Amino acid sequence: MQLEQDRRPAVAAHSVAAVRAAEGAALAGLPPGAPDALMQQAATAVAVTAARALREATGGIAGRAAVLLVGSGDNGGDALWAGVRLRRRGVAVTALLSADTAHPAGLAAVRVAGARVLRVSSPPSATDLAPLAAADLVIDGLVGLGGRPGLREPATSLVDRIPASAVVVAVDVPSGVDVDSGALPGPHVQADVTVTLGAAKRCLLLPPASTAAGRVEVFDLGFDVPPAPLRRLDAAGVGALWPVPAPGADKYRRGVLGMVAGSAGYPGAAVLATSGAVRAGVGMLRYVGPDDATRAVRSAHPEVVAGAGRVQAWALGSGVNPDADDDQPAAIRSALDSGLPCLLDAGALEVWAAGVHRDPDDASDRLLLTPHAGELASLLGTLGLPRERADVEERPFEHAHAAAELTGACVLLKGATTLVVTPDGEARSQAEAPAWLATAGAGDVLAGVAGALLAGGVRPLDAGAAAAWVHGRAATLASRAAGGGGGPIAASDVAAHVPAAVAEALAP
Ligand SMILES: NC(=O)C1=CN([C@@H]2O[C@H](COP(=O)(O)OP(=O)(O)OC[C@H]3O[C@@H](n4cnc5c(N)ncnc54)[C@H](OP(=O)(O)O)[C@@H]3O)[C@@H](O)[C@H]2O)[C@@H](O)CC1
Ligand SMILES: Nc1ncnc2c1ncn2[C@@H]1O[C@H](COP(=O)(O)OP(=O)(O)O)[C@@H](O)[C@H]1O
Ligand SMILES: [K+]
Repeated sequence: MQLEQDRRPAVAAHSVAAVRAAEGAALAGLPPGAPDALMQQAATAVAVTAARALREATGGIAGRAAVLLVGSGDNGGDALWAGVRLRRRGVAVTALLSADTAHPAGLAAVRVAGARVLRVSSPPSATDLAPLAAADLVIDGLVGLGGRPGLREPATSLVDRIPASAVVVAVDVPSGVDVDSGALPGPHVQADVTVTLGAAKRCLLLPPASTAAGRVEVFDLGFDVPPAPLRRLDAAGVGALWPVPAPGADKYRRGVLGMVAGSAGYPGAAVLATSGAVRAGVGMLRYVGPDDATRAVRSAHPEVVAGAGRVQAWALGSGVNPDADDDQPAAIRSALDSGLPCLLDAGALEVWAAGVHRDPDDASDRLLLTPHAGELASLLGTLGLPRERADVEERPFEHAHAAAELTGACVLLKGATTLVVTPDGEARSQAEAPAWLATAGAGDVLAGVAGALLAGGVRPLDAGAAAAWVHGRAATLASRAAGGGGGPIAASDVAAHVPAAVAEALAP
């Protein structure tokens, strides 16, 4: 079941240990019996969200069929108490218990409320599984914070039999994910909505687990959680970072970007990367590249100045062939030697990783690497950590962080969710783009946008995250411009919509 997605609001995602500590501190300050009050609040949030999702999916609430998947811990308790509330609204509720024990008070209450309760055998019988086939709504309370990655039977069979037509609401996290790493070690719930309690968990921002969460709703339980290193920027967060020219600004003080991009084989990459930078509002852009690419760039963007000169930052490598017999690798090395902030994309990653120009002590706060998963795997191999693309895709955060630690640079890993990670584990996760953005040349536009921000004095972590937001939002706007619910886009359409995306971020 597909529900309408939100605009991905700002959220900070916390580790299990941080949430447990906050929970402990909150409980220590409460009178006896209050832990139950927290569960009652949590259950109300789950029930309200589930009822809304049920109405959105089926047009009504009373008379619909809900199945609660109930594990042995408090996550199951939340689901049972949510079931009690749904019974009061006329929903036919069946609780499937996946373990010998279930939250005792919740179980008693759901029985009194008139729910059917089945203890599922392992492996489950056809009778155990039958209620799932008829479910309009499934509430996943198998495991939450206390879940170890990799579900056991009979939970795995239950998850496997959730019908595609049912709306699925996960309590706290989709069961089966690795809550802290965001990995998907085996069968897991695929939720339409996740109601996360007290504070968002890391798996809700980290792919691939984040793709199992659906729409995320954070329900405040009054916990005092310390600031989290992993966050998602929203429009206001991007707007606060974006360099807006002061009334007395001039083009030089706004920031000049130097760009080494394109090659005889890929002159279009130079056009797209320069488009990204120009549309993101760079003060001035100096382009360095072979004659054909220079002509193409100038014909698309007469405002671009050809040739090297004084700049505040460099965007390097989009469309560059590191093995070509042209001047581009030498131009990249010379830019790296300048000591200025540099974005390293595509061919520049190879030039830098292979050369004497790699000095981890010099990289922090100066370098922004922008690989996709395949490029990150090759980079890690060059750094002595051989990896396949599939390894990176299974644990993207871990591998981006490893590259950041090994190089001292900030690493922006492109994908459906783009991660930006520093060596000390500070990270941003941006997922604003429609899948239409998976199109050739889109990464070149991103390099231009992020380069413009570096030239404007924005630090690599913020430049990467803000550029990813604007790039993703521009892709959405470009796709909507096609009409209907959104259509295909070309990378140049994304660049054309960058100003509108920036304007949205800056809107009060
Ligand atoms: N934080 C808060 O303040 C609040 C938290 N609240 C809620 O409490 C939840 C945390 O509850 P929790 O600590 O009882 O753990 P929970 O997630 O239910 O799982 C533990 C049980 O699962 C089992 N189990 C484990 N791994 C498994 C596997 N792979 N496959 C199968 N089974 C597995 C394990 O059994 P065992 O393996 O030990 O036999 C154990 O009994 C939290 O997510 C939120 O929903 C709210 O009520 C309000 C305030
Ligand atoms: N499934 C997807 N959904 C949304 N955005 C995506 C998806 N796949 C890729 N992207 C984005 O598209 C861009 C592709 O960049 P890249 O892989 O460098 O391609 P190219 O080299 O052709 O420019 C990146 O910004 C990436 O984050
Ligand atoms: K769950």
